[in-house]
Amino acid sequence: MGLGRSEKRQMEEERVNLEWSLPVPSVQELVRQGQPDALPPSYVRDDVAPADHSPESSQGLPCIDLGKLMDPSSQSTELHNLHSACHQWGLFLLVNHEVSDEGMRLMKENVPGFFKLPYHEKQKSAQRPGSLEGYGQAFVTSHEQKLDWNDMIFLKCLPSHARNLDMWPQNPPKFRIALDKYSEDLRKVAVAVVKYIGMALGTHEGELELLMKSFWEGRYEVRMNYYPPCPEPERAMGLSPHSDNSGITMLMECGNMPGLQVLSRDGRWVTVPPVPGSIVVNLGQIMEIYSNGTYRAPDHRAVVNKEKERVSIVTFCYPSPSLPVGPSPQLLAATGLTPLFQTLSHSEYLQRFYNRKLDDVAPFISTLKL
Ligand SMILES: O=C(O)CCC(=O)C(=O)O
Ligand SMILES: [Fe+2]
Repeated sequence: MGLGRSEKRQMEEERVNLEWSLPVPSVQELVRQGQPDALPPSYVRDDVAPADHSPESSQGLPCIDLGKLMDPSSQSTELHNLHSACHQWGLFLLVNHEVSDEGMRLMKENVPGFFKLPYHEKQKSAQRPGSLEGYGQAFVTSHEQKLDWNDMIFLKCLPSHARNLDMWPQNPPKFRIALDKYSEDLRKVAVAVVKYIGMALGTHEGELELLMKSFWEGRYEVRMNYYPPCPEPERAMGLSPHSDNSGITMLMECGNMPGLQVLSRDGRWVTVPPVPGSIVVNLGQIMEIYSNGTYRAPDHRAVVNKEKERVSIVTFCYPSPSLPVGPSPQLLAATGLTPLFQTLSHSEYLQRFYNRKLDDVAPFISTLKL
């Protein structure tokens, strides 16, 4: 016997922790079963400002060269650029980043390859009740909720003992090898990026080493997004506006279809263009807090288009759970600034994030302000 509407609602309200998601139809399947001419009502986003498909030019978006940060002769200039990128945008294109060509190539073949498989094959990795890991959707907590034009598979990659290999696809046959190699590569680059972000902020010696060590020992979780072509892209949203709860996030595009947009300080949505070989880095809330608000965890979103699917590979990089989430003690001591945010244990920070109210108008990070 099915549940009545009010019972369902009550059940949904009782399940406050957001580390789970209601199953929703695969958007890719909706499209495959016959491209609808109009958007199904649950995807019509009159709840958010319409997607602007002629957004501001991406001219001002910063590009950071990891090679220049590593080279003593160019380091101080590039650190200055990094500081202003993190302050102004909280997002930059990273070039010369040393994620191996092999790791990137394997992912660019195998992730789109996974989404091309028949639905029943992908369902072998379907999310299970009570978990966000696997093939499905995140943050759907009500049957009345508006939906994103997106399918995804989300997998924990590092530390390797955190992997739930039964959720890792065995098809395409090299999918697992690709994800293993890519996540190991990405961790090295993430630690380097975090080191230079720390230096740009003025962190040094013991604290800088602690920061690097905690990102080396931290969690790496990969969300692979598939955005099918959409019949009415200007009325839909690929991924609703949000900021990430990570330390930093690193995004790789699998093709040349733009979709990612970032909110500028003066409130404009700016398209982040796919640049072959580059990785998009955005700061997450842990780094905004660490920088005591000097750097931003920017709001961003994904828009969709009518012509072609888009695949993005997004790695959320978290410091070790042993590092408290709070403003940098060295930064506060050096600047004499008062802390803007509480310092919480990593587990309390996550608990508060997953128990936040999705319809709260205040951004989550503002609830951590002192
Ligand atoms: O696919 C994109 O461009 C955005 C993805 C993203 O922001 C996320 O997965 O958190
Ligand atoms: Fe994101």
